[in-house]
Amino acid sequence: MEAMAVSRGLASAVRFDGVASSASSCSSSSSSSCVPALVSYSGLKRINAGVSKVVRELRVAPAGARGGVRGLRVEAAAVNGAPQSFDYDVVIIGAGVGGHGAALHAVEKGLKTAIVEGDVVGGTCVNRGCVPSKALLAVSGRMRELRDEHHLKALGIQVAAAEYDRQAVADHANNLATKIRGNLTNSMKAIGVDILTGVGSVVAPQVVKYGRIGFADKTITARDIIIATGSVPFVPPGIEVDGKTVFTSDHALKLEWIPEWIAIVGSGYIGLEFSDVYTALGSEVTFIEALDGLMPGFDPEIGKLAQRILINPRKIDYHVGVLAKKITPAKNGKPVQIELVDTKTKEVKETLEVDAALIATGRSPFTKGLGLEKVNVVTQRGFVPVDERMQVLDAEGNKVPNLFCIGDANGKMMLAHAASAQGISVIEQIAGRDNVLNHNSVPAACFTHPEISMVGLTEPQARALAEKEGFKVSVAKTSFKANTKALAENEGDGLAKMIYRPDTGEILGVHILGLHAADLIHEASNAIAMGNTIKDIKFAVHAHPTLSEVLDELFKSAHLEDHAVVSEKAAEPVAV
Ligand SMILES: Cc1cc2nc3c(=O)[nH]c(=O)nc-3n(C[C@H](O)[C@H](O)[C@H](O)COP(=O)(O)OP(=O)(O)OC[C@H]3O[C@@H](n4cnc5c(N)ncnc54)[C@H](O)[C@@H]3O)c2cc1C
Ligand SMILES: NC(=O)c1ccc[n+]([C@@H]2O[C@H](COP(=O)([O-])OP(=O)(O)OC[C@H]3O[C@@H](n4cnc5c(N)ncnc54)[C@H](O)[C@@H]3O)[C@@H](O)[C@H]2O)c1
Repeated sequence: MEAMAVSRGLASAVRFDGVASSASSCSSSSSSSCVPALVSYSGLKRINAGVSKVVRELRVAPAGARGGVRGLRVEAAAVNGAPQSFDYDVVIIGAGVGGHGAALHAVEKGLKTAIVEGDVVGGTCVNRGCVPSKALLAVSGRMRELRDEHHLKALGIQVAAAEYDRQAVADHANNLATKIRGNLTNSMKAIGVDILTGVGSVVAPQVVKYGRIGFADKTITARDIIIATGSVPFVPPGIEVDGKTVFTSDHALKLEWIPEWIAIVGSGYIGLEFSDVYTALGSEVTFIEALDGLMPGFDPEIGKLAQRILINPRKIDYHVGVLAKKITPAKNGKPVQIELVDTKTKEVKETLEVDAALIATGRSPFTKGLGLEKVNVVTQRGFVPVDERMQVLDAEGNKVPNLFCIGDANGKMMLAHAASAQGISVIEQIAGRDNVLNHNSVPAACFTHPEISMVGLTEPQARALAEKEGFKVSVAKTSFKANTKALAENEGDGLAKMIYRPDTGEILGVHILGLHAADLIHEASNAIAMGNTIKDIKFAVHAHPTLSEVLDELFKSAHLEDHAVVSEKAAEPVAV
């Protein structure tokens, strides 16, 4: 442990006595399931048993040194004016999903933990992101199905015309956010995380100030500080947001009205998911995309298929290769005006007039006012620079001792579960176990109907890497049309695609478009995370008839060279 402390350049020497035993006492079955990083929305009850056990332990734990709980002793040395003893082992600035995941895991590891939140617990994901958007998408899915006469007829079903109540749909999204926010808050309170209200900033190494903006008057010290302050919508210059007719996802999620015609600027995740919602609720959509094709972030083959399934049959048109240069909200009886310019030449192409415009052009890190200059850290376009262990780097590229940054604020991967996984990885390190998150194994999903999911590299990325490193790349594909369950559901549209190395059997990337793609991707992402090769998993048995057989077929259809390896773990004999 001490070697670890030295190698990380800690200002304090920390000894862990019995932390491992306190962690393993957390739950009878598995310590990781004792306090999950991101409380599953429906599964809070399941973890309560584990949580209350930890609470009991915390209540009887001797206070020990300030900041010490459950066998943790802090022997701090004053270095560079850093405090000699600490109020907390870990202070997290920002109670979004990243901060929440880190806080739960910190307590599981026996660390005295506080989380500072300047707004409401849950951050973007719970209040203005994943959670309310998935509530709207749930309505979108049902409306689509109930209004798809052709589909229902094929199943032998007849229904009267389906209608929706806009306010009730909006309430569903808002109520869900409130419920999940409560769950997250309770899950932290229950295990003894101190939730401190106010805007936090780093005022010196291992010192955080917090309070009302401009009046931050409370100071706390922590052996380790984690910045988890997230992001806000990025609005390009020239676009005037009034929150009524020109708005970002923050406003759109409130569903205050359904425009007849809405322009969606940007065809990334947010643009695509909202196009699914708006077209299901009756709007016509016009995409404006700066790059040469729609959905430029996806594997091109999946993007093409997505265009065939999610764009062309719907009331959606698009302008690609154009920037929304200037957008003026509707006023004085005039509609929203959008000036389009050619992305390359910057020549004005045309002006669109629409009822509303949703700006979905990416997100900016929320890192202003964090006081990072006090520890010699210079942000890059607002993002906090970190190494592969999420340790913050200073202006000279050196690690800043005891300072980490996770989630959207570091810009490595702007996804809720990535933020949470980074938080867990940091806590593992703080608790004395080295840990590097393999971002290539982190899945992503777009919750359209049908869904799109992916993990690892796209085909062009894999081919570029193969050329650089000199290995061969193969591609396997399976169709949902060959899957009994998908056909039974009359949902045969879809494709799964795997990019792999035929010489080693290594999975480089998997992309799925089809029914429940967001759930199906985990077999592939877990295989990558575990370092399993295709040989390890191609004989795994899948229940019939299930959608998971789409991936079963995919793994089986890979053509491997004779010497393709089985990973060491999988080669061990298994007792049956
Ligand atoms: C419309 C939309 C839909 C999305 N859907 C998905 C999805 O389906 N799946 C997915 O994986 N991701 C999704 N995302 C992305 C996801 O929401 C983010 O990646 C995730 O919220 C990042 O978590 P975070 O903890 O880094 O930051 P955030 O969730 O942004 O939380 C940061 C918190 O820090 C607080 N804070 C900031 N500065 C300070 C300060 N100085 N002091 C104290 N507190 C501070 C903020 O108030 C906030 O509560 C979506 C995003 C949007 C906008
Ligand atoms: N299901 C999910 O996991 C989910 C859902 C929503 C959001 N998110 C996260 O939120 C983040 C933000 O999403 P997003 O969709 O806003 O960003 P994005 O980066 O996914 O897409 C932004 C798109 O806007 C285009 N663009 C930028 N400026 C433009 C301009 N002036 N005119 C026209 N087009 C322009 C870009 O070329 C790009 O295609 C993403 O990083 C994503 O990870 C995830």
